[in-house]
Amino acid sequence: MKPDATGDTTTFWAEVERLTEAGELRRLSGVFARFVASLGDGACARSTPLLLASLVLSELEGRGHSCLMLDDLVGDPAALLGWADEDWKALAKAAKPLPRGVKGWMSQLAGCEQVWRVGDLDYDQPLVLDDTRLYLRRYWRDETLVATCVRMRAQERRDVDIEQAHTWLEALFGAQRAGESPDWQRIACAVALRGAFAIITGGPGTGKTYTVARLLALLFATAPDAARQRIALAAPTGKAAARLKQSIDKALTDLADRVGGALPLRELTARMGAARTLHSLLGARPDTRSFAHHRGNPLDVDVLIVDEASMVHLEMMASLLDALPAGATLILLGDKDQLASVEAGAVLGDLCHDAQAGRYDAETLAYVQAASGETIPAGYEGQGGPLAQQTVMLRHSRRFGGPIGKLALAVNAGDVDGAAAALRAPDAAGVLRWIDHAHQHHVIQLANEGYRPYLELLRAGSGSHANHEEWVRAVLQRFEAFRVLCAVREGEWGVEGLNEAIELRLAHAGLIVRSDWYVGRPVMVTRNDYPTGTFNGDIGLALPDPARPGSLRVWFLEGDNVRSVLATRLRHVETAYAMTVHKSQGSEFAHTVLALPKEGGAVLARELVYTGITRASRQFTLTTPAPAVLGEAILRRTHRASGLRGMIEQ
Ligand SMILES: Nc1ncnc2c1ncn2[C@@H]1O[C@H](COP(=O)(O)OP(=O)(O)OP(=O)(O)O)[C@@H](O)[C@H]1O
Repeated sequence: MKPDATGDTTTFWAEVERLTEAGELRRLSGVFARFVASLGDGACARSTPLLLASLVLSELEGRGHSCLMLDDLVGDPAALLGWADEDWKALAKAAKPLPRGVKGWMSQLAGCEQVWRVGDLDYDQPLVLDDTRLYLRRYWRDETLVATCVRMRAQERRDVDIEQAHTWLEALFGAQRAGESPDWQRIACAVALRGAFAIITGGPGTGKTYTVARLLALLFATAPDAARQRIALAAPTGKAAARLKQSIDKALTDLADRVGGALPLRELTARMGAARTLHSLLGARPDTRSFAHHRGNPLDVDVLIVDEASMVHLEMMASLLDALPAGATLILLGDKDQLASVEAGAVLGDLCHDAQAGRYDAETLAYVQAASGETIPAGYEGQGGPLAQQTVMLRHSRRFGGPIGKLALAVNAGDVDGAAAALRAPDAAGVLRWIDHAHQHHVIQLANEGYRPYLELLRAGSGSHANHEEWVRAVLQRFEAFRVLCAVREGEWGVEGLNEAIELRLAHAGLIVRSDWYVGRPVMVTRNDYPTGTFNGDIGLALPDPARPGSLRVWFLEGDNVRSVLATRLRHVETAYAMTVHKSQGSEFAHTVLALPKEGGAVLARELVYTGITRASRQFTLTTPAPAVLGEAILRRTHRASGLRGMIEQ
């Protein structure tokens, strides 16, 4: 069907302008739709269905979706955009005539020269129609690449000497079975051993790092060319990478004591090298989206472990898989229930669709039984695809059994009453606190108490420690013990409002002296900057430069190491007493305060609350302007449209 050539688009653009002014649309979405129109001839340029679909697609991209599902557009478009019904009706009226039903939309869009329908002649159109999903070409390409690589790698099988695997698993985990039955950690190791790809998912403290350290030892013990295996560790942020390396080193050292001389594990630890950010591993090129490593110049690795995989966005996952050499093994670790990446895609969530249910087939059941001695219970049997067979969920938390764990579980299960009861449980006093009718001053007071220890150590000066670096490390560690997390950026409950108010209060208490750069200012890097080696999300403290009295350096804590950059060299930073939950992923604070706003729209969702809670290791405080805010957030799920799962199962 050819687009309607008679359409007058004036009313449509006027309505787009009104919605943009009202804050319902980002300006970029209108600009993008105009750009798409400009690429067509007369009829295609005036096809209001195409304009409307481009507008909505761009808007959704800004909210993390990788495509527009035409079913959603036809079903409940106002809900899709989080708009009032009247706003959608006004826009749809201005865009008339619109096609009816999904089939009508498909044929209308396929008739536009700006759209490539998969299977038709491809001449690099900017939009792609794949079945009932409309994509920006870049996202379609990334999703296709991720789906193809994951499917292929998940199907690949290595030869496993079952007896040898069984013996080593007993040696690494101990003949005694822990309380958990079955032992999903052993199962994860067995499953990863037989393939080129595996996902180990689980909540905080379920032993993902503990397990992967044993997996590395198992690979080391069973690979014929173990001494030549190149192992790389990576994570989306510098901090998460340092934490991964630290935990794996510790686990391997403990393990070395257990297995004694049977395996040269210290040699393995020494050979692994530092964990790196994904950007640095792939060889990011400043000011471009491309990397030094890609299929033409693959990474030099045999085994790659990527932690905090929930933070990896679609484009990064595509780049990573593209750069992975054939024959290498990729292990993804992460918590599937955490917030998805800031950028488009919810890759780990999509890949872990079957993790909870298992859906292991007969071949997997038999293999796991033989290699690990573990029997997968009947409830986890099924006919899952290749990816389900290579995915294992760890279900027993060793660190989060107490009140924080109970609260996280209730939130994750969507149990509003359970979450409220957990927060108010008498035995949770001192660990959990809920200020349910909070005002901003409550959060400011908590920050004043929470940040005081590091500011006091700062005031005591470096003379209180053996040397300047020791002191810097101690100050950073105290700063890392407390954090205020927000759901939104703007307003009194947002990062901006709270940072300003906390800074004022600390200055008033005489703990800091405010200026552009001041001693003790916590900052977050907001853009990757290669010359200084600082990455989006890195958090540091401005402290005196021992070599240059009067000047400040920003110090970053990475594991037990500290590194610093001259403060004036950091151009893209913001104050970080309060930060978004998104940016807090991969970090843990002894006391975490989660400040929820009255109205946060779609952002205020279950995944956000769960991620905020699980950042707390010892104490968690929730503040809500009204009690109902918590329940509303727990009941709202984050949904990101993507075709990844469908493509993998094809
Ligand atoms: N099978 C086990 N036996 C004994 N201790 C264990 C076992 N599994 C995990 N642990 C311990 O539980 C703690 C949490 O494990 P680990 O750090 O591996 O969890 P994680 O899932 O990686 O956590 P996070 O998501 O916070 O990174 C560690 O102290 C670890 O040594």
